[in-house]
Order: sequence, then C-alpha cells, then structure tokens
Amino acid sequence: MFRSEQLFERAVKVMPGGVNSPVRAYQSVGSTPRFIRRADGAYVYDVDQNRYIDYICSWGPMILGHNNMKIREAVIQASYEGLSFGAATEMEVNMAERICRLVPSMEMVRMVNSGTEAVMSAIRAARGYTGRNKIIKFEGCYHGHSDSLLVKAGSGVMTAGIPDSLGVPEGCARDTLTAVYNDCDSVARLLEENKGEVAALIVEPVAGNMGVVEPCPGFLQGLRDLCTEHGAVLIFDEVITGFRLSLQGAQGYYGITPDLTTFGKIIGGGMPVGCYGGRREIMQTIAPCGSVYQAGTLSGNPIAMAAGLAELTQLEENPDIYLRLEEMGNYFRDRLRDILKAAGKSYQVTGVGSLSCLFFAEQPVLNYQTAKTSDTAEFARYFNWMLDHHIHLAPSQFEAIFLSAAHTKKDVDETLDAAEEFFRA
Ligand SMILES: Cc1ncc(COP(=O)(O)O)c(C=O)c1O
Ligand SMILES: N[C@H](C=O)CCC(=O)O
Repeated sequence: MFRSEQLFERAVKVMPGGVNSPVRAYQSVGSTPRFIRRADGAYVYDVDQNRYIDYICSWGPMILGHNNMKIREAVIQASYEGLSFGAATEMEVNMAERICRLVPSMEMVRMVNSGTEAVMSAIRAARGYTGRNKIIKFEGCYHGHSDSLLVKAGSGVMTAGIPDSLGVPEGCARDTLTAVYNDCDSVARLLEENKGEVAALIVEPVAGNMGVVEPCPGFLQGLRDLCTEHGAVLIFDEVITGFRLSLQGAQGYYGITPDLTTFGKIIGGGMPVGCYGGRREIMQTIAPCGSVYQAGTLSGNPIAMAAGLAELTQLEENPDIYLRLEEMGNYFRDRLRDILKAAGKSYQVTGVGSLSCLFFAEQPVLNYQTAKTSDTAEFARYFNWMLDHHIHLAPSQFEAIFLSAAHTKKDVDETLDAAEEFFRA
C-alpha cells in the first residue's frame, strides 16, 4: 500500500473527509489524495517520492513557483525577530503602502488572515457604509465560507452539489440575492425589485470557482454603472485574480474601478493572509475610525507580511512575468483546443492569462448553469489519467488550472502530450 493511502486511512478517522478543506479530498474524482511532502518550482513531490507538474499552485499564491528562494529567505529573516506581537509593526505599514501604491482603487486597506475573512469584512463595511442589508452575488462565484455567502456558491460546494450549506440560518441567507454571471439584466432586475436596499454587489471579475469563466465584453462595466446608479458598493473579489492577471489585478487588466476589493493568499506568498480595502470614505467606517467592528489577533502577522512583500517585490521588479504567463496561457489553451479538435471533441477551453479551464461541456460556458452541463464523470477519468501521468490538476471540474512563472514550455508540453494521449485513447 502506498504511503498516501496509509495516511489517508489515518486521516479519515480524525478529520472530516480526511482533509482540512473539502476539495482536497478527491471525492468527486474517486481516488486517494496525494499527500504532498515538499514542493519546488513547478513541481510537488508526494510522500511516495513521485514528482508531479503542479497546476494547483496552492490555489494561486505560488505565482512565482513553489519554494521561491527570496520569499523563503524573507520568512527566515523575519522569524529571527519573533513570530507574532499582537501590536503595530513597520512591516504592515510597508505592506499597506505597497498595495495602495500598486492598486489605485485601494486608498486604505485592512489586513486579515484569509480570503473568507476579507470578503466577510468587506461586506460588513459596505453594509455599515450604506446602512442597507441586502447583497447581490453571482451563482457559481465563491467568496469563502462565511454564512451569507454560502448561497449558490462555486468551488467545493459546487463540486459536492451542496450549493446552499446546512447550518446557515435562513436569516443569514435571506439578504443574499443571486444573479446570473455575464448577465447584467439579471442584476438590473434585482436592483429594481430591491430599490434602495442593496448594500453591495460582489463579483469575481474573472470567475475562478465554477471552472474559469471570463467576463463577456461590457459585463464588468455594466456592473460598475448599475452600482453607481443604485448607490450600491461594487466589490471585486480578487482573491484569485489579484496580482495574477496583472499587478493591478483584474481591475487593471479590464480597466474597471471597484469601490472595494478583496485580496487573499497571493499577498501572503503562501502564508495565510487576506486584505480588503478601497475607497477611503468606506474604509473610514471601520473601527477604530468608525463603528463597523472588525478585528484579528494575528492580522498583519510579521512573517506573513515579510513573505507577501517578498512576493510583491519580485512581481513588481519583473513585470515581464505577466507577459510570459499570458503567452504561456495562450499557448496552453490553443494547443489544448487543437488536441480536442483533432480528437473530434467539442469540449470548451476557457481562460485568461495564467488561469485556464477545460470544461467537459459541449456548449460555451458563460455562467453557473452552462458550467454545470459538464460531464463530471469524464472529467474524473481525465483527472485520474493525468495524475497517473504525474500531472497534478485540481481534483474538480469546477476549479482553475494555475500556471506559474516556474512552469516551462517543456512542462506544459509534457502536460499536453499526456492530455493528447488521453483524448486519442
Ligand atoms: C474568489 C475567492 N474568494 C474567496 C475565497 C476564500 O479564500 P480562503 O479560502 O482563503 O478563505 C476564495 C478561495 O478559497 C476565492 O477563490
Ligand atoms: N476554490 C478554492 C480557492 O480558490 C479552493 C481552495 C479550498 O477551498 O481549499
């Protein structure tokens, strides 16, 4: 028996599903999770000494590749000074200044410890600022696991087919309205029907949790206009797209300015971090400036700030990384489309920059409903074939394929050769 299997046997006895986050459990692909011992560059290595080309990249933060030397050194150096102080530090000022300088819509920021916390806090700020309760989110978008956002959510909840989680009181979900991604009319209708009651509209500017679904031309601008017209706060959840599509995230890439933005794991270089920020007048409602309460014992943790700053510094100093990722992403998607065509398959390849997805769906994927037409059994077969060929994909049809600056053309070709063999077979 392999060591991963042995560990999984032990894990399921003491952890729900054997994991600390549901998507890792491989339930929807019917195999055993590989237990990862270490990672370097574009590769992860499991406890059975197998090397895999990794396209999870810790769900985004490893944009520079795993075990980046400068991030590792920054973490080691910071650790000599102490692991946590629960007090103000210079490092967190540096981080806040950096984010505000790089992302013009961020006039003020507050650091937190995860994407979930960032989004939950941004929603609270928007409610406090507007004095309204209702929010609009999109079916299939995932914004972490806070109560009011576990409504028709993507990611693990979509994979497990439980989009409305048990344990969320009816009252928490009642104020969450859901619209159809890429459909501004569905948003306009909700805003009209709930006139003067909607505090915020939250969107993943590129949806990355129902597979990858790009915004149609005009969609994000339409949301901007509708929010302005109805006095609702526009929140871009850039936990996946932030510092990935560009140094200014998706908002820079598409040229749309939200009122608030959430960032997550990528600003921690792999450490548990998130932040929310945006317009000064909204952020000044946060305690101790204002009466919207939000706090965190470990927020702005010095080790996490050091790691994040080392990551952002490298991205800022090497802007060609984004050009390379875009080129590599286009190459990956184009060659995959050619492979499918040659195999007579009409599956959908989507994506932008370093984010891609292969939907086992026959029709174009524009939203949650069309994403759900995917043949998930066929995806599972593909996933396991790729895993057997040492390619580490996200174990769900409804997650993204992440490229990093460490992936070479050889890695991508090796991956696509395995895919080609699968479709030929
Ligand atoms: C767009 C988006 N928002 C929020 C979250 C929640 O972040 P976390 O898992 O760090 O709580 C995630 C990922 O999980 C995400 O992809
Ligand atoms: N889709 C999620 C992150 O973006 C997957 C990570 C998780 O929930 O463990």
